[in-house]
Amino acid sequence: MTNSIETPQLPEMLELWQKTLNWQPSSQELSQFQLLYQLILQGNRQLNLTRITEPTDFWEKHLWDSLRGISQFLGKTPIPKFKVIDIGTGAGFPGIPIAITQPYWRVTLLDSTQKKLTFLENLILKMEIHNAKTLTGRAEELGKQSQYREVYDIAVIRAVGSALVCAEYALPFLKVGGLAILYRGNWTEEEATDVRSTLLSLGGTIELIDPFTTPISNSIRHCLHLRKMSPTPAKFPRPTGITTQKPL
Ligand SMILES: C[S@@+](CC[C@H](N)C(=O)[O-])C[C@H]1O[C@@H](n2cnc3c(N)ncnc32)[C@H](O)[C@@H]1O
Repeated sequence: MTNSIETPQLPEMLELWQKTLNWQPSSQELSQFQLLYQLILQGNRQLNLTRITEPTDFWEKHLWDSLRGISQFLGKTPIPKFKVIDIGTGAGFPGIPIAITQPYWRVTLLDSTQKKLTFLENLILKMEIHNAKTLTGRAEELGKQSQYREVYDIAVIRAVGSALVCAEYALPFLKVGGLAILYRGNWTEEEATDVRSTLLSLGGTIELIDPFTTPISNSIRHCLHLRKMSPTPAKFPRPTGITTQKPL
């Protein structure tokens, strides 16, 4: 296995970014992506961080997918200075690619597993990423604490649970007017109906269901944009375990 992420070849890769996201990373961002890849491979030798390690897979399923979720903000001016939380960040996705490409955003990487966050703390130091920090704990508990509740502009959440569970985790962290971006795979109108009716009780609404396929393996994806319209009632998120065992 090569340790270079430069597959597809660099010019092709730049063309793919341009064609699919109407954006291209700078040479500095490309070097950061390369370093991120190497550090994840190294980390994977000790920790079970990710199964996605082949260069093309890494590019598509970690880098491209992470950034596809926030593509509306890539390269845009004026640059908003958002406070962002990545809930259940794992090995840092989508939060780390977001922090690299949005240096004016302040990104909090939340996970309940300390060893993953210790890895990410070292990675942030080695990569000199100054706009990201870690937060250890469960979303159900931290989302109730006043220093984290209703303070974020954007919450991103990928591969953490069902859409309803993700909504219950994400909405309490957001300011009124904030945006939750749920990274999903397949998506059906039945799920949308369930989420729509339940979201009202969390103070949110579905603003956009954004379907797309990934550019290399043509996998089906959906990003759900939930807008927070009113404060989330204090009883949410419900205690650890209840959220997943009894989805709203
Ligand atoms: C399957 S991994 C996904 C990691 C990353 N978001 C990605 O897409 O590659 C799920 C992560 O969410 C974390 N997690 C699950 N439930 C959580 C909760 N209630 N609060 C905080 N972290 C949670 C797990 O520790 C794990 O690292």
